[in-house]
Amino acid sequence: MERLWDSTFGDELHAYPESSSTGGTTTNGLSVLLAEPPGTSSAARERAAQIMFETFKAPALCFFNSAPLALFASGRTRGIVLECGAGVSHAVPIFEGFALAHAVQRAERAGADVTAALAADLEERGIRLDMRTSRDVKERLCGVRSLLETPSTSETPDLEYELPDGSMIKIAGDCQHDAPEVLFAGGDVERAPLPDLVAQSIGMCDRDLQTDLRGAVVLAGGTTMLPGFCNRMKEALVKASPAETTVRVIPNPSGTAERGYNSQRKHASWIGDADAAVATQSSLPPPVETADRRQLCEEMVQSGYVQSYVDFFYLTHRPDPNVAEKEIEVPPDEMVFLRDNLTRAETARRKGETEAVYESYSNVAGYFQHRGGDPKTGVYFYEKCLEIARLTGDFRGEMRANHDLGKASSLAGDVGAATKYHERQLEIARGLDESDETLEALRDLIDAYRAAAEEREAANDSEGAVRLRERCLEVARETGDAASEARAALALGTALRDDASEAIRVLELAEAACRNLDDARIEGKTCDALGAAWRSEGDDDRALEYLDRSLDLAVKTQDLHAQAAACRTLGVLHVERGDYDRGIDLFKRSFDLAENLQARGQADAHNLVDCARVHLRIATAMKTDPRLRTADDVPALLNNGSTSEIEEFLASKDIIIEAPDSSCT
Ligand SMILES: Nc1ncnc2c1ncn2[C@@H]1O[C@H](COP(=O)(O)OP(=O)(O)OP(=O)(O)O)[C@@H](O)[C@H]1O
Repeated sequence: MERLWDSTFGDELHAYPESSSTGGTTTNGLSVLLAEPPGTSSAARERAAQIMFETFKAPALCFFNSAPLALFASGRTRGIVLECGAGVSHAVPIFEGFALAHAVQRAERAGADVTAALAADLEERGIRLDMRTSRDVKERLCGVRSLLETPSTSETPDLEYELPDGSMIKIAGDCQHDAPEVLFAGGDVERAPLPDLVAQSIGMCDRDLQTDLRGAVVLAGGTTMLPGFCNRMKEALVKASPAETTVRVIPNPSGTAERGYNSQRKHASWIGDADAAVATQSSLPPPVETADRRQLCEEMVQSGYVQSYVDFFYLTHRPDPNVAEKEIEVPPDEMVFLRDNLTRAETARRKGETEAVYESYSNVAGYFQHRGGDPKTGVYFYEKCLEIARLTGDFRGEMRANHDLGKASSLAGDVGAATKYHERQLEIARGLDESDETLEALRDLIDAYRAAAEEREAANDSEGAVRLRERCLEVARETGDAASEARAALALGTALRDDASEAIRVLELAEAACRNLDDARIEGKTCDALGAAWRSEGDDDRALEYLDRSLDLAVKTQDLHAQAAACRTLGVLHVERGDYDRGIDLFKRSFDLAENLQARGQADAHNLVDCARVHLRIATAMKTDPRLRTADDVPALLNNGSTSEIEEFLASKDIIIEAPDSSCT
């Protein structure tokens, strides 16, 4: 191969890199675009790259899969290419420029087999030819039978062929058509008949895509130049396809529609290659400060970026989601940003560079998600990334797209969709057996379940919330992270308001997880929740134990809010147990803390102050007025009564008692 390239650069292109005799410097060679057959090994690619860079001093090198290039040459980006050259044949399904690697089929059956079959046939008839001459006979005289013909019905005349020495030989009619049959006859798995190769490959693709693939079966490679080849492929594929499906073979065996391609298919991938190289080299005009929509749209259409133009036009001509009856205003630099990314994605798609397409679309998605304040459009572009990854069987890409879609959906307020995307992300990460990615997916899923549970809680669907909190705990456990587990168990325990014993079981798990942590804040909240749960179970001693611990931990973390809340809960408990002095002390403390928070400008401090004030009043009233101690509604008021309800209650009992601390009046 190196010799061939040497001759190409030196003899044909006269572009051999030259070493200067004086300075030891070398002039650069040409940038190279290499078309490679499907399934080329990375070792072969590395070797080619080494030769190109080291021997031919290529400043840039790009590898292209030859099948998509052949498809481009026929003017399409979606279809299935049957490449049949000298030694091997491939069926390669392609979606929007991407070869669908999982469905590529290969057979060790191609032009050289036809040549060998012809040589053997002629030898049996007493004509012995070398392979080179046999190949020439094949290319000039052979053809493929229609399925409607048989050797006995075909009436092909014998033809004459002039050998290099000038003598003439006669090639019988049946001999001209028998040899190409090796391409269509049954064989083992490695040597499947060519129509079967195409049918199998189509069958391995997504059902939604199969109709499109049958509608564009593009033939490429020298062997497909055999007369009758296209017709036979079409007949065999129609036979193998479900009834009523349209099969279109390109070039069209009977029509004139694909005439340009018909004469080019021997060099189809070279032609596609040349188109792609020109597209890659031609760049759009540089960004313009004063770019306007119309100018950018025109430039895109003129440069052949039709899909980019369609997307760009939509994105820059939409109604503003925030202002009624007004079109969205996109600043010039952002229009240039959109144009650049859309056109880059389109170029990369033509070249089959999944990563680059993904990157450009996710740039656009990220722009809408974060800067544009329009996460729904972000979701639209991430979905494009997901589609590409799925169709190319790129699991890593699919995992990343699900991650991005989960984040964008949650920003767009669709927590249900976010949960589904992150669940799929986790499924793929597990399938790939990637520990870092699995951990990331687990964490994403924890966030998603938490957000979904909060949404359910806001809608008063406590059962739904509990189910989501349970899943959150399961996933948190899998992370092996004690903090995540403690937080998830705490949230579930708190959500299990209607089932105190189950809440205690779960909260004790949180407590156990807290022991491995040095996080007094979570531990304090867990103790607070356990105190409340034990109270519901009627075990006030244990409740007191946990609530005291919760207050100590709130003091330790200097969390004034938590201290005020703990003092109030403890105060209520002590008052209920008849210890009014202790209760009053705790309500006073709660009141002072709330005032302190109010002085610091904390948002809800005003309510805390009011709440502490009425609790203090009712406790003081109960201490001095025995009538209140037996009133049925007092416990409920103490525990859940709003400030105004308690005020109303005190007024109804004609109790106007000054709070012991003047600051509380
Ligand atoms: N007009 C023709 N009619 C029939 N066969 C032809 C014709 N032109 C070329 N071929 C055959 O096509 C084959 C070469 O095709 P092509 O150049 O596409 O293959 P290649 O890329 O060299 O091979 P491979 O893909 O197996 O590496 C040879 O077997 C040749 O005999």
